[in-house]
Amino acid sequence: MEIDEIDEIDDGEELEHEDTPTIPARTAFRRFWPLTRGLRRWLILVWVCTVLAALAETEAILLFGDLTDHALQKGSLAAFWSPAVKWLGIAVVGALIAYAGNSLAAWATERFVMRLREHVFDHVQQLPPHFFQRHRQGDLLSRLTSDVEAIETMVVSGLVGAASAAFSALFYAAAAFWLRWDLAAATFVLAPLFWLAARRFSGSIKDVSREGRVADGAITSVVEESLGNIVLTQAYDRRDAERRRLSEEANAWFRASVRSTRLNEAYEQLVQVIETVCVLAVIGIGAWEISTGRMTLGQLLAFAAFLGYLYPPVRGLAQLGLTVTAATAGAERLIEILDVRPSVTDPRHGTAPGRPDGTVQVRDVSFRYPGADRTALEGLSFAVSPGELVIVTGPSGAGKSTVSKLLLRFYDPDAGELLLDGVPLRDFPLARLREYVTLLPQETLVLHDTVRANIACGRPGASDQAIEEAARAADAHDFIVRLPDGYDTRVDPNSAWLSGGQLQRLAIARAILRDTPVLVLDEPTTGLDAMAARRVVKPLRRLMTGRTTIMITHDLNLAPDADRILVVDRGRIVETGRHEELLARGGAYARLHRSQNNASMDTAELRLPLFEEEPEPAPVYEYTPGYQQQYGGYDPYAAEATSWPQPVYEAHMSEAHMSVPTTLPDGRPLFRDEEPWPGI
Ligand SMILES: Nc1ncnc2c1ncn2[C@@H]1O[C@H](COP(=O)(O)OP(=O)(O)OP(=O)(O)O)[C@@H](O)[C@H]1O
Repeated sequence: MEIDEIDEIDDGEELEHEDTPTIPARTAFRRFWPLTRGLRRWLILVWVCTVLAALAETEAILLFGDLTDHALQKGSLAAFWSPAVKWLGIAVVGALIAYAGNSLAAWATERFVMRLREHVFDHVQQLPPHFFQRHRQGDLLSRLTSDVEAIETMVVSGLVGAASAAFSALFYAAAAFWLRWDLAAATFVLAPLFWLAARRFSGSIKDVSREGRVADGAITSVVEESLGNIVLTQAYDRRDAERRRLSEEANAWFRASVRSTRLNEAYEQLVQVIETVCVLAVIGIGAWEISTGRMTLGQLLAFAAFLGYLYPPVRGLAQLGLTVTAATAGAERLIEILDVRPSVTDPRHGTAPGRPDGTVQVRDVSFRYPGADRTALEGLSFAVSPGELVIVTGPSGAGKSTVSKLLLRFYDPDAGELLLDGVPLRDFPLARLREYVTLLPQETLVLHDTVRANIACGRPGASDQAIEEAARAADAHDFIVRLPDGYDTRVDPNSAWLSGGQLQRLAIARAILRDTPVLVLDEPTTGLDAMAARRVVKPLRRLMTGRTTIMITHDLNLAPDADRILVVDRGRIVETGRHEELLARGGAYARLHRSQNNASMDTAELRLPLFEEEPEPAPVYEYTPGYQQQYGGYDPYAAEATSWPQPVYEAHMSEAHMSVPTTLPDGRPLFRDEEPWPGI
């Protein structure tokens, strides 16, 4: 079976840990066995080392019997040297072989863990957005970490351990029979007791292990969610509630852990008792045999030693059964994830046309999210020509963001088709499609890396100069150079270094660098205050110039610039036209527009001409009644803007000469990112 085949799936879409399906250990083992490809010859070598080490041990035991009979019982030093030297030689060789075998086993098992983790991680990365919305991240984390390790116990260590233990058990048993078959037969009558004990415990150990793994995932989830919401926790004094949430999950884990230890301990002690019975039986029978002269003391000691060596592998086999059973609980959780299908796949024979011009067509598209009750989009059709700006707006839940998910092919529509330059999106290899369409998502996504790397992730391998140019075009260069290490400052998603507006400009720089013919902007100004929103407008315009842009937004400030506005409601287009036409029509759009209570003010501000305005000195802050007069039109970036070919917004020239203060009356800068970095 090929590695990829372990992804063959039923339609198991949902992943609810409460009802994780139960899978027999054999099925779980078969599922992951293909991942040992390339490692199997090393596993065989590990097994050979174990066998050789067992042979060395056996020889040592026989030498011990020899020493007892000839050197110790007779008190002869001469009889000591030869077996002693042999024993030492065998011990050294055995130790080297055991060392090599164990090191190789560690290497092979860790390779397996790495391979399995990469495999699962790779699979998870292809899963559709709703998978991540519906499942707790902490639980996924725990599946990717501890459950992955559990499978290693089952597949690699379990297999090698079982093979080695089985060989050792057989070998020592054979040696015991060879030494004294009658004594061996008498003691082996008791061997099924080990098996019965293991069988008695295995079911409970699997149950408790499953509970422990679920609780482990839940604890990681609570910690992760709580730390992610730390501001809410602190501001609303939710510490007690969060502690209670953690303690509920921790209690479940505590109970499972204690029960698991108790079960394992009870099993261990039971096995000890069985072993003692076996040893006493050997000593009893041995004493009788010696008294009748049919056995020497050396033979009895050697026999007892064989039994001493025989029990660990027999016990190990039984214990291994329990470990594998417990690990199966982890395998079940991982298989559950692997059984979730990616919602889209690469076409078998994908077309790979050159860079498209950017004509986007959406033809009669309907779509329902997997598991959702109602359709998110219903018979949606529109087209965007190269370089056009189309705004998709509408009430919350109307289906706007769903359009962006279909354009990026996170999902394929249930009916209808989306086309880029006349080619259905399904025919593009995914990676190629996403080279042509850039998404600027609602939330600003920041990598835990330097500012430079964050911009460069738009185009890996971009030169420093290209990165800086993109940052300048996004009006981000100035605040970046004021960061402690400039472009090398490390940022992360919760970075205190950057404001929302700055993060958004970083995202715009990334998109500029990516330079794709089609842009999908999902609420680019959401979450930004009026000032910050205003400052991303120009970078956005630079980004949009010459590209097909589909902007999904509630914010109608840019609506007058749009070539077309689509008003979507309940998954359908209810109105379409230009801003003025739609306003004049007095329908859904006009109502939406009116509902934005500050729309007229911001519209005026946002539609500043970009490079017709004169660069003005920063005006002195002075109170003038009316917001419009205060924040009219001064553009501190005008000088830079001139280097960017931008459309001229003639109709709004009159607003260009209104001024926006950038300093407070005492001379301090008004905007946070105009503040020099402390210490510079
Ligand atoms: N993962 C999902 N599973 C099921 N239904 C979903 C999922 N995501 C969205 N929906 C539903 O699909 C419909 C459209 O959602 P969408 O996110 O496209 O709306 P929207 O117009 O972008 O809303 P908003 O403006 O609030 O972002 C909504 O009814 C929503 O509840």
